[in-house]
Amino acid sequence: MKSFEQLYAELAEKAQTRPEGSGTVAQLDAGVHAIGKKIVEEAAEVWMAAEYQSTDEAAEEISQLLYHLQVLMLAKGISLDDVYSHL
Ligand SMILES: N=c1c2ncn([C@@H]3O[C@H](COP(=O)(O)OP(=O)(O)OP(=O)(O)O)[C@@H](O)[C@H]3O)c2ncn1[C@@H]1O[C@H](COP(=O)(O)O)[C@@H](O)[C@H]1O
Repeated sequence: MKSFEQLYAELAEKAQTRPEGSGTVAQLDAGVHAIGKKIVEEAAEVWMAAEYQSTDEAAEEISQLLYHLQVLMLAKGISLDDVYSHL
């Protein structure tokens, strides 16, 4: 299990070191447009899971949405504090 902050740190390191086979690196290389489409897709999956699936399935979809939001943050150079300052 990892926290939001731990995932961000892990993804930031992947973006820096670009390890072979990293899905995150592939997403970053695909660019903001592709990442944005993935976010919309995952958001729809969250909505559907919340309405029609179990709590655990909805939680899993939410985790995937959070992951893709973090990938977009990295693609745009947005830090956790940049986001937290608006909460
Ligand atoms: N938490 C995640 C995570 N959540 C979602 N995803 C990606 O988002 C996709 C969402 O899957 P879907 O169910 O929508 O399935 P899909 O539409 O068939 O997926 P794709 O065809 O688009 O890959 C998954 O296939 C993963 O590619 C994630 N990919 C990676 N992580 C974590 O990120 C870290 C770095 O991962 P790598 O960069 O791959 O090493 C690791 O700790 C991973 O656990």
